[in-house]
Amino acid sequence: MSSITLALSKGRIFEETLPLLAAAGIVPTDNPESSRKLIIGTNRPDVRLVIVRATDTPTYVQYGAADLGIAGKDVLLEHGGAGLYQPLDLNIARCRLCVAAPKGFDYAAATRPGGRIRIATKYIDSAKAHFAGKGMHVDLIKLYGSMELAPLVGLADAIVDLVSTGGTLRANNLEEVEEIMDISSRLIVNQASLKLKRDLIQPVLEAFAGAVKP
Ligand SMILES: Nc1ncnc2c1ncn2[C@@H]1O[C@H](COP(=O)(O)OP(=O)(O)OP(=O)(O)O)[C@@H](O)[C@H]1O
Ligand SMILES: O=P(O)(O)OC[C@H]1O[C@H](OP(=O)(O)OP(=O)(O)O)[C@H](O)[C@@H]1O
Repeated sequence: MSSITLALSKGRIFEETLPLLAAAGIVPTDNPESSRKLIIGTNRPDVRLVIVRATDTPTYVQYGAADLGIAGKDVLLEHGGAGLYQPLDLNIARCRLCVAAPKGFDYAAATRPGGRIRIATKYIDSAKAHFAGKGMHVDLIKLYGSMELAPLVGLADAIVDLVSTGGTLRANNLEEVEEIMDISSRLIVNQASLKLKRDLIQPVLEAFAGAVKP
């Protein structure tokens, strides 16, 4: 019997994915938040879930280790999207990619032609593209989390990071100085799987599409 594997990350994406899965008649048999299992069955014998790091989701789907996955646009931009079909914006895990700096930092002066700015971020490619679009060269420092700390301890002048409520920026005396783009999570599908397992994948696509909230 043919089957499909769906790659999901814990946390925000998993929570917001449960109603979409339910719409496709898929109910996980374990909760990844409380279980240490990385392969989780569902009520359907032909559907299983694999629990991966958010940044690894496109890689599992690209190589066909998972047929489908759900990944943030932020993660997809850094991955590049090779081998992935991206049929649907699921409109979940919504936030925005921004430049943020300590309150009072003169961002306009730092980003004038000839200016120089040091940016800490997990999103090197997106940050590079953003500043290149403004005709600027910036010094980029790669971090893997807690970007907000970098300007507070002199590692960088500013950060490029995700902002949702703005609570993390406020708690650290930072402010948004420029929005780069809106972010939400997308359904991603392995291109070969879509051809070979269309009978199983197409109904999931349609159910997700019908359950997306505007
Ligand atoms: N504050 C936020 N509000 C809404 N969505 C967010 C927020 N932060 C991140 N996201 C979205 O949720 C996705 C997963 O975020 P999550 O915090 O679960 O993983 P992560 O810890 O950033 O990733 P990793 O574990 O791979 O480093 C991100 O790729 C992004 O698209
Ligand atoms: O505007 P807010 O609602 O405060 O959300 C923004 C925070 O959420 C994300 O971090 P996450 O919680 O994923 O932790 P991380 O720094 O480990 O990625 C992001 O990197 C910000 O730090």
